[in-house]
Amino acid sequence: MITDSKRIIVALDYPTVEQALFMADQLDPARCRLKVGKELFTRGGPAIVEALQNKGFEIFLDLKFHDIPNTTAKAVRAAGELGVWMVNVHASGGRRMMEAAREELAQVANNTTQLIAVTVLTSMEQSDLKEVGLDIEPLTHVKRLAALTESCGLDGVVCSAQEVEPLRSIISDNFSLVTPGIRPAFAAAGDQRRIMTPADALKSGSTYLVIGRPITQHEHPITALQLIEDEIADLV
Ligand SMILES: O=C(O)c1cc(=O)[nH]c(=O)n1[C@@H]1O[C@H](COP(=O)(O)O)[C@@H](O)[C@H]1O
Repeated sequence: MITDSKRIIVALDYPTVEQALFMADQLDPARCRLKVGKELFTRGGPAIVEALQNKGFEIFLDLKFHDIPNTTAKAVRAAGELGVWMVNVHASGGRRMMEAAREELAQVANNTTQLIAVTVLTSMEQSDLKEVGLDIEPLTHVKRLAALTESCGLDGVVCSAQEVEPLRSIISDNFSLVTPGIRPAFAAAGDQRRIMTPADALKSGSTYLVIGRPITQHEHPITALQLIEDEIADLV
């Protein structure tokens, strides 16, 4: 079982580097990690990752690579060389892609970067899957992709907190279950579909909670973070 007191990963989904750095300056690297995703990385590139690392933060580089094995593996290696704490690919890229990524990351000297795979995006529900040709419940597909990811030797998956309990029975205790789609009672669901509150997610066994807009779009982001920390205080 992974025991880590820093369970919150704040998604710094901002349109400018300045806004992201302003938010980071209000946060404490001892209390949370930061996620740099497609929007911020496309604006700020590796420099924004390094700037946040220089402030003491561990970074989850969420670029959800999904490409042919060689391209994905080389991109994952670049993330490893940036020294990020975690990087992700899409599990639907398949076994050869995930194994190539894991093997390439292992070539990075003194690598500590964790490699995880996205199962089914938390914004998707059964009707969305049906439209893309998967006439099954999200949970069925999440289970299949999580088992595949573990058998490829990766460190964990991204899934909804709703799937954590059923997943734990088929994957090992030290496999990380990273859960976005976290919505405290005070926050709107927005485009997320498979959601859960912070406390329920941790009670279910989520390893890490990825939380963006409930904090970053709140009128008082630090108050929102504090409310979430209070909600999960007895659970970490
Ligand atoms: O890989 C991710 O981080 C991710 C996977 C997923 O299935 N769902 C999901 O929401 N995310 C990311 O998690 C963050 C959630 O943000 P909020 O919905 O604002 O809390 C966003 O940055 C998403 O890109």
